[in-house]
Amino acid sequence: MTESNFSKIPQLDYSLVLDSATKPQFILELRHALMHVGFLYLSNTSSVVDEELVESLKSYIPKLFALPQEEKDKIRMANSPHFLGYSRLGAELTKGKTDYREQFDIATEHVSRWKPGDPDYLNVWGPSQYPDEALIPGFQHTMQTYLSQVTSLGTRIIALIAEALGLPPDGLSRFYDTPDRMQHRGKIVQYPVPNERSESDQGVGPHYDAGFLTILLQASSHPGLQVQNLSGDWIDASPVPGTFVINFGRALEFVTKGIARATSHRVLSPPIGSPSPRYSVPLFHNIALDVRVRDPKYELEFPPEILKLRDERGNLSQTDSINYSEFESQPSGMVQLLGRVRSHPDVAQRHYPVLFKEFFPNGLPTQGIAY
Ligand SMILES: O=C(O)CCC(=O)C(=O)O
Ligand SMILES: [Fe+2]
Repeated sequence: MTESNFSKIPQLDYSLVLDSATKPQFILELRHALMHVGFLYLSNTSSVVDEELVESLKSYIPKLFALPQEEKDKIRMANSPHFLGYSRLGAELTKGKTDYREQFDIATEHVSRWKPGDPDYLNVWGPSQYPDEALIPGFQHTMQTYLSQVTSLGTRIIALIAEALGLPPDGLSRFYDTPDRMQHRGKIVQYPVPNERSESDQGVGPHYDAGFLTILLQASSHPGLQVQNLSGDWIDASPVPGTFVINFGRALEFVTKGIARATSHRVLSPPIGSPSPRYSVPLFHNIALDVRVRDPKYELEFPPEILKLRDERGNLSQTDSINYSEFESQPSGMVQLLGRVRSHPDVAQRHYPVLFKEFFPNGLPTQGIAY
């Protein structure tokens, strides 16, 4: 129990996996992070994600948010049945409070394969919207390249997670389609500096991520990201230069029978008086849309020694977050779609009118519910 009550986020050196002599050490550290923390910093990833590309992306972000409001509104999410595009400041709530952030949802390249008659959830994947190239030359290419490299880092991490859980490296591959049929969803987020009149300092409220894996770039030097341990204390996950933050979501926790943990986290706005906003770029590494994690064909068999480690650790008490119980009955795509409908009612009203009515019988609310 004490091991699970972490006071610090572990840092793992990705270059250890490149040498068979040091890889076992990495796998052991990954197992510890999976079972006891749910979060880690990953350093030395330049064999997969180009460092200059990351710096270039970071330098675009302030320019992206500084675009004229009308240019940002031209690519607003309401245009997109795929829930990709721009969301204005304060459009969402978490646990009943406004999340003080502004964001662009941008995903890896994908052509929608939905056609009339198909389930709605196949339509959550499709093309992104980018601002006018002339206003921010090179941004689109940089972002696309970034998303594709980080996705490939994610795919490698999934194989390492399988090994850390005592499975063969392809032990989790049944949750994925071929790469051309997959889409992974990123966001570029700005957390503005509140002023004395702001009602809250909530960047985003406490929540779990839903899927398997999130790979987060903290794109400015602000602290603010915090992770909750079992005592309920919020542990800082401040930016460490040259690293990504990796965390595990509810779907991974579910399919690993609770061996891996999803951990509650939140973001505090920069303190009043900070000279600049906080920026971050999460990438949610998705599983295939039609996976139903309850279906026996997705049941994983873990070696007894891994299950024993889980049992010795004990059950983890619930922390201060909402749950994703829908995973137990719905295909993964539907879980995504329902989450998106709640977060972005204006998009749902326009593109998914039936679901919209079910969720919002009293009409369009002024804000969505992020988590
Ligand atoms: O911005 C961050 O650092 C984390 C954001 C986050 O947790 C999320 O969007 O799920
Ligand atoms: Fe999150």
